[in-house]
Amino acid sequence: MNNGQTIALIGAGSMAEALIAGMTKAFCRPTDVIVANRQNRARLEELARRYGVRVAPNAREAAEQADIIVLAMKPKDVVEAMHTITPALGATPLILSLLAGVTTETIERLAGRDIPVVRAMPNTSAAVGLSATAIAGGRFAAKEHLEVAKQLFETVGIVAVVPERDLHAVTGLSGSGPAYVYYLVEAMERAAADIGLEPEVAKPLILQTIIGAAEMLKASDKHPSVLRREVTSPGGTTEAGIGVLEQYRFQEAVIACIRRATARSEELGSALLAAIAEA
Ligand SMILES: NC(=O)C1=CN([C@@H]2O[C@H](COP(=O)(O)OP(=O)(O)OC[C@H]3O[C@@H](n4cnc5c(N)ncnc54)[C@H](OP(=O)(O)O)[C@@H]3O)[C@@H](O)[C@H]2O)C=CC1
Ligand SMILES: O=C(O)[C@@H]1CCC=N1
Repeated sequence: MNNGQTIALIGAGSMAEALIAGMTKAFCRPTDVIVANRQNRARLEELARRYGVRVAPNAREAAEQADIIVLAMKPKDVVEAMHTITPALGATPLILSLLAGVTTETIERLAGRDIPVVRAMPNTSAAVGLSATAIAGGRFAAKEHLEVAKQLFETVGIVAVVPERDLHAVTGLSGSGPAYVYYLVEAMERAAADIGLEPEVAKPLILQTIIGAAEMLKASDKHPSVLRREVTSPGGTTEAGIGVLEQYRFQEAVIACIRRATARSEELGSALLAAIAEA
C-alpha cells in the first residue's frame, strides 16, 4: 500500500478510470487520488461517486497537491496539459505518463526541467486487476521512481520493465490488445446470431470459451499451436473452421494489425514533436 502519497490523474477518460478502479483496491486509498480533466465536470462527479476519489476544479490544482502525477490525456492534448500543470509542480513529483507514443524526453522537454518521468503502457484490464503493463524510466528517473511505478501497476496486473524503445511495440501488442479480443468476440456474437443461437445462450458460452482458452494458455506449458491441434480432430469441425480462417489469412491480418498499431504509436510521438517544434 502506498504511504499516503497523493496521486493526481490529469485526464479522466477510460484509461484513468481503469487505473482508478484497480489502484484504489490495492495501491492507495481513494482519498489519496485526485482527478482533473479539461471540462467535463459530470464525468469527474461520476468518478467521485463511483470510487470515492477527490476531484479538482482544474489540472493545475490537482498537480500542485501531488507526489505522483499521472498523465492520462490523449497525446495531442499533452502540450496544453503540461503548460497548465508545469508552474504548479512541486519540488520532486514523479510524472507517470500513459501516453501512447510520447517519449519521456518529450515530457521532460515540456516540463522544462530535469524531472523524473516514467512512461507506462498499461491496458484497460487494469479495471479488473489484469492489466499487462510495461514501463520504462526517463533520463532523470531513479531506481526508486521505477520501483514506485512498478508497485503501482502491480496492483492492477503484471508489469514488465523494458527499454523505452520497446514501448511502441508494447503499445501495438498489449496496450491496444484488449480491443483485438473484443473485436473477435463481436465477430463471434454476430456469427452466433447468424447460426441461430439466442444471445442469452451464446454470450455466456463465448465468454467462457475465451476465459477457458486464456486459462489453458496460462496453466499449460504447451505452445498455442499444440493446444490448437488438440482441439482439431482430423476431418472434424475445427479443421473445417480453421481452414476458412487460413483462406482469409487470419494470422497475417493479426500480424499486420499489430505492426500498424506499433507504427501508429511511433507516428503519434513524431507528430507531437513536430507540433512542439512548430509552436
Ligand atoms: N484507452 C486505452 O485502452 C489506453 C490508453 N492509453 C493512453 O491513455 C491516455 C488516455 O486515453 P483514454 O483514457 O482512452 O482517453 P479519453 O479520451 O477517454 O480521455 C481523455 C481525458 O483527457 C482529458 N483531457 C484532455 N485535455 C486535457 C487537459 N489539457 N487537461 C486535463 N485533462 C485533459 C479529457 O477531459 P475532457 O473530457 O474534459 O476533455 C479526458 O478526461 C492516452 O494518451 C492513451 O494513449 C494507454 C493505454 C491504454
Ligand atoms: O488507441 C490508443 O491510442 C490507446 C493506446 C493503447 C490503447 N489505446
